[in-house]
Amino acid sequence: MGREEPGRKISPVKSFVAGGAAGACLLFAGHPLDTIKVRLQTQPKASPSHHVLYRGTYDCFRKTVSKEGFLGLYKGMGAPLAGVAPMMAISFFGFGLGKQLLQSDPNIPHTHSQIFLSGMLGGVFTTVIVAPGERIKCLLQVQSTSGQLKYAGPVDCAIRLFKEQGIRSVYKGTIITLIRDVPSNGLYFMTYEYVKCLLTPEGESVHHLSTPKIILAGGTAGILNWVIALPPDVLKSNFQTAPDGRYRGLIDVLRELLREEGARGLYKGFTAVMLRAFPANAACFLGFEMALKGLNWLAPNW
Ligand SMILES: CC(=O)O[C@H](CC(=O)[O-])C[N+](C)(C)C
Repeated sequence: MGREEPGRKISPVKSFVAGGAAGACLLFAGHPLDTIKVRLQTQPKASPSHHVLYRGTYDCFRKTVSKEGFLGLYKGMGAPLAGVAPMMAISFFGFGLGKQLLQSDPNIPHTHSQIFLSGMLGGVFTTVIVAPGERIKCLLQVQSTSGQLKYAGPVDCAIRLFKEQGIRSVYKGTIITLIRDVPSNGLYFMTYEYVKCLLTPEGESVHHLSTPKIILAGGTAGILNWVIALPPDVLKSNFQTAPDGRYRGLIDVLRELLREEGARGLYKGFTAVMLRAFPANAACFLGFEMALKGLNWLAPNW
């Protein structure tokens, strides 16, 4: 791939630490719109007897802030805070590891498919913590919409799920999380590296890219990631927040969604997702590159 510096390797440990910083940046920049997305995706459908609670992204934002204050948008952030930083750390680690495993000669730049496969490996690794993290996050995000405050917080939610139905309940939605995250992770990293190369002038190194160019590459990666991740994400949010026994499986969630809302239902929350995707992922990759610079300065020979 393009202008990768031959022979230059990033240590997986540095990728892991910088990935953690990236995750924290992603979360702070992106959580408010994530709350809106989940509320829009999971609100009860309109029926002849009642209207929908939120008419769209802005309506959901306005109602959430007026009812719960600005902090309402940061609801359910405890679980992702403990989850997103490690998740991104593992994701960047898996990506870095994949790149190392697939490259036999460090002087030959990676191909697009090697970058894509390495990104997918990151997606497989992260599911171990993303699946339960998403289950808890989604349950907490929707509980004030439903009016019942069943869980006091992420730890309480995890304990209750485990006590009531065991580890299977904590990991409910693992398959759909894999379906969402493995291909999208591949596309995510491939887009980031591709746009970075595209923006690197001939004869210069991709590692010395300016901040606006990193922002553009990271934001674009975030948008494309969500274009393919959103349909499985809608299914995941509905499946993970549904009362037990409501669906027989994922096909059942899909069938019901298509019957009630048509194919449009698969892109529910699109505006909130896309509004969040660019800044959150621009912040994520910028956080990664800055942390990596700091680590390289602190430990140049690692
Ligand atoms: C689907 C998802 O969680 O995407 C992550 C970025 C974001 O906007 O939250 C990135 N990743 C592909 C690493 C999971």
